[in-house]
Order: sequence, then structure tokens, then C-alpha cells
Amino acid sequence: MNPLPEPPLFGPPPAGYRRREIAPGAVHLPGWLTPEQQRSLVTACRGWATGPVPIRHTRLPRGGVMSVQTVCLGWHWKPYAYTRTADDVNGRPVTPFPGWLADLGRRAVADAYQDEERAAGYEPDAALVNFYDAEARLGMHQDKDEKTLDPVVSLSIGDSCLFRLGNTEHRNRPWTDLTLASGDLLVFGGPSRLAYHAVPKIHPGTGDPATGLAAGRLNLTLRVTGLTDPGPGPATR
Ligand SMILES: O=C(O)CCC(=O)C(=O)O
Ligand SMILES: [Fe+2]
Repeated sequence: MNPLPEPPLFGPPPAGYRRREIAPGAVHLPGWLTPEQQRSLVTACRGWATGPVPIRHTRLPRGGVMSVQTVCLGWHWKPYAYTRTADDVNGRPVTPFPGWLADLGRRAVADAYQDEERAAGYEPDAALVNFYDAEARLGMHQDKDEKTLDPVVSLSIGDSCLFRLGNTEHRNRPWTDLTLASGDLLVFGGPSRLAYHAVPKIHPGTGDPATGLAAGRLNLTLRVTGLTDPGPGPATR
């Protein structure tokens, strides 16, 4: 089932949206998602959160549990690999990656880089949908479990957060702090694709309940895994 209205809801972004290059290859477009798109995405995320693989706090291999809650589309991310089934949750196949979300990702790349050709070749096949309550945090990390260096498209809805974009070498300074608010798009690719990044703080009460999210923050990151399913194997008779 496709819980989202089809285009024209996913038409052009609000007129006069701004672009700001945070670092080479990292572009922030505040308010890129219209209020309608934000509402539609919240509705879609509610559906995905119920399963077949329910949203959960990811367990880390060393025993920790992430404060962020995550549900995946296309490929299931379990630290630190992608699989088609959620073997650390309930073993069920991951929710398919919807075509309309890939279309939205291509529009995001087009607008961030002002490059239609680059956007046309962008084929995201995995998304991590993260929910942050007021206390949730995400530590400095790289998105490096993908086999390609295609850009990551990040969409934020609900409460604002402090987002920290670091360097590609290590978790420490230099970094750039910015606020990601509801409707913001951030694309990080090119020289920033493997930059460390973090969400050190959520700003509770800053979201507009009209999005359908009364509290907390949603973030979707679209990625190109570069993975393919294993074939059926040698024919048997
Ligand atoms: O919530 C965010 O803005 C970033 C999420 C993130 O870095 C991730 O899911 O890998
Ligand atoms: Fe990340």
C-alpha cells in the first residue's frame, strides 16, 4: 500500500528556497519540504513504524542500545551491515523502498547540486527512518556501510536539532554546527560523503504539531547501498 498521496503533492519545493554550502559537497536547503509533504511523510513513517519490521532501538554489537529509534526501508541496517531481513528484530523482510521516495531523492539531489544529470542517475535503495525523542542523541559517526559514494539525502521533520558536520578524518574538530529544522533538506556527497556527523541535541517543543508529529524529530536518510541480492544460485535438478 502506498500511504502517500501521489504527485502533485510532491511537486516543486516552496518558491525561493535557499541553498547553503556547509562544506564542499554538503548542501543545506532550509524548508525544502512543503508543509503538505511533511505531513505526508509523517503519515508514511507512522505506517512503516508498525512493521512488518517495527521501529526499535538498535542494539550495538558491544551491548549498547541506541537512544534513537529506527526503521529501515529497502535494506535493513543492523550495525554494521545491510540485509534484506531484520535478523536482529523479528527476521521479517524489510519494507520495500517506495518509488516515490526515490523520486523525491532525485529532486533533492537536483536542487542541492543544481545538476539534473547527476540527479537522474541517483537511485537510492535504502532509507533509515530515525525518530528522536527529547533526550535522544546520535554520536559522531560516518555513514560507511554503503558500497558506493553516492550522496546521502537527509530530510528532517518535527523538532529542530543541533546537527554537527565534522571532517572526514576523525571525530574531533574542525566541525560545523547547524540547526536542522522541520522541512530541511541536507545532502552530503562528494568530498563530504564520508564526513563524520552527529545529532548532539534535540530542541524539544520547536516542531509544529500541524506536521502530525506532536513531539520529537523524524529524520530520513536515503542512501545508495550498491548491494544486489544474491542470485538463486546454481540450478538444481
Ligand atoms: O538525524 C540526522 O539528522 C542524521 C541521521 C544519521 O546520521 C544516520 O541515520 O546515519
Ligand atoms: Fe549518519
